[in-house]
Amino acid sequence: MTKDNIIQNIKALKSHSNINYGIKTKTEDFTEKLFYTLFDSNAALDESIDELEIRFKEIAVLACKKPENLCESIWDRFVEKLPGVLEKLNQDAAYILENDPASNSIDEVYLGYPGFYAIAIYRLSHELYKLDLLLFSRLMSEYAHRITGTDIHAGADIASPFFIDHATGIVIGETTVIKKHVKIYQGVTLGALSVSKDMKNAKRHPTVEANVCIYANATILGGGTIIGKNSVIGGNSWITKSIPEDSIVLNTTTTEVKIKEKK
Ligand SMILES: CC(=O)OC[C@H](N)C(=O)O
Repeated sequence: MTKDNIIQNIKALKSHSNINYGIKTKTEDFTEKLFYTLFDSNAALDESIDELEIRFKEIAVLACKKPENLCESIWDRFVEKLPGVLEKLNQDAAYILENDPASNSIDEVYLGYPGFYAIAIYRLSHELYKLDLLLFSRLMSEYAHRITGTDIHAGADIASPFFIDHATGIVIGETTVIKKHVKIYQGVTLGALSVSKDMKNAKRHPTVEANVCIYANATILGGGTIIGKNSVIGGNSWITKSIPEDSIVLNTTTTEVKIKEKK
């Protein structure tokens, strides 16, 4: 096949979509700039917000299916949410410091905790999701997923304060609801019990009531599954039904220990 033939074939196979790949890198730059603006004490807020506005509008035009002026105007609705989001994130950071014996200062949480980073980008992308900028919100949360290994769908509804420790291998689905003072550890999945496209608008993921702690690698599935308040879910639990409040759930699978025979 000649180079021209190959190009023609590739063109034909690309013709069904109209993707501008630049939106991905633009969203990543915007996300970093936003995190810096909100958390660096020396960030010049006036200039940073102007810069963010320019970048936001470039992305919004590429990501939004509405007329250009409507997409650009979403910035005003997004920026006015930032103080409220920051207030929640400050509560999250304080809660992480309060609950993790391994943490030594609030600076450590803001600068070095992947759980805090994942929650921060979730809270910001959730605002985009509510403004119907779905591709923009997905690219932002996917950036945080790539960096932290924690996949929080922007549609999830998560109250503050919220604590994720050792944020890696965590999945929180789109219709998950998490109330205040919930703590989760690495490997936790809050997922759907089964997956089919016709469940798009259904509640597919669990509800976690206030003051619940979910230890490592627990899997909790189903839109009707409610974890009652003040419960503790032990590591490696597998839960597909609701749990009453004040429960302690333990996976009692035993690990056998044998001594090796001497040769
Ligand atoms: C987290 C999870 O269960 O995802 C499955 C599927 N993507 C859904 O949203 O239902």
